[in-house]
Amino acid sequence: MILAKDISFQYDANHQFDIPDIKLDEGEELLILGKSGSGKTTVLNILGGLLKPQSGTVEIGNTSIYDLKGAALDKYRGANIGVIFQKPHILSPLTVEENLQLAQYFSEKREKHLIEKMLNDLGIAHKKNSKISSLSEGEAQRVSIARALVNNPKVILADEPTASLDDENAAMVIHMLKEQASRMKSALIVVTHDQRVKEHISNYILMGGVS
Ligand SMILES: Nc1ncnc2c1ncn2[C@@H]1O[C@H](COP(=O)(O)OP(=O)(O)OP(=O)(O)O)[C@@H](O)[C@H]1O
Repeated sequence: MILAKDISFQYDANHQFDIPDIKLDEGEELLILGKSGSGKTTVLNILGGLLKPQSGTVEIGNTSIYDLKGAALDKYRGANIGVIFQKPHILSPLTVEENLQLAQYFSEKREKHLIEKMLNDLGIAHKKNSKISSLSEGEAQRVSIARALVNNPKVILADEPTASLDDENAAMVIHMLKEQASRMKSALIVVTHDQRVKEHISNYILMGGVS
């Protein structure tokens, strides 16, 4: 489902990363733990098709994603990779439903029933017509999760999804991600410094940091 092999990446001579090989089949989960600055977001961007490594391959499904270029990569990413960014990537002047429609538009999937299902599953169906700017932070985070998952991606990548949450809400968000990943048989990768997540995802690797 996702295979990252022999990846090496550097921003410059002072920021080089050792990135472990990763192999996850459908429905499997992985936690990537590391302290601030260890390169977690960098790895997530590499796995998500947003940052091309200097060497190595990332395969999702049977596609070597960095063999795709420009619009083809964008489309593949939109349809197959769901990224939950550390800072929500949702458009505040639009409604909840419009944000999800936009995610479908970019992937050319356009399956309206998936929007309804996702809003129901994440408990935000009653906010469908609300503008993002009127939501609480917790609600906005759910929309951000819904937006990442609305196309039933093969791989879900979440960057620090629990960072600013108390124990109860952190557990709820991880539970939500695990439940949706399991329902869609997606591979789930969470990158975080938050040791609490180990209680919920036992398969973990440690990021070593910049070498
Ligand atoms: N575009 C860039 N150019 C040069 N260095 C960068 C760039 N982006 C990130 N870095 C550096 O690479 C290192 C890792 O950054 P990254 O954001 O991947 O870490 P992180 O583990 O996600 O950190 P945090 O938990 O604080 O978000 C940091 O030292 C950062 O300053």
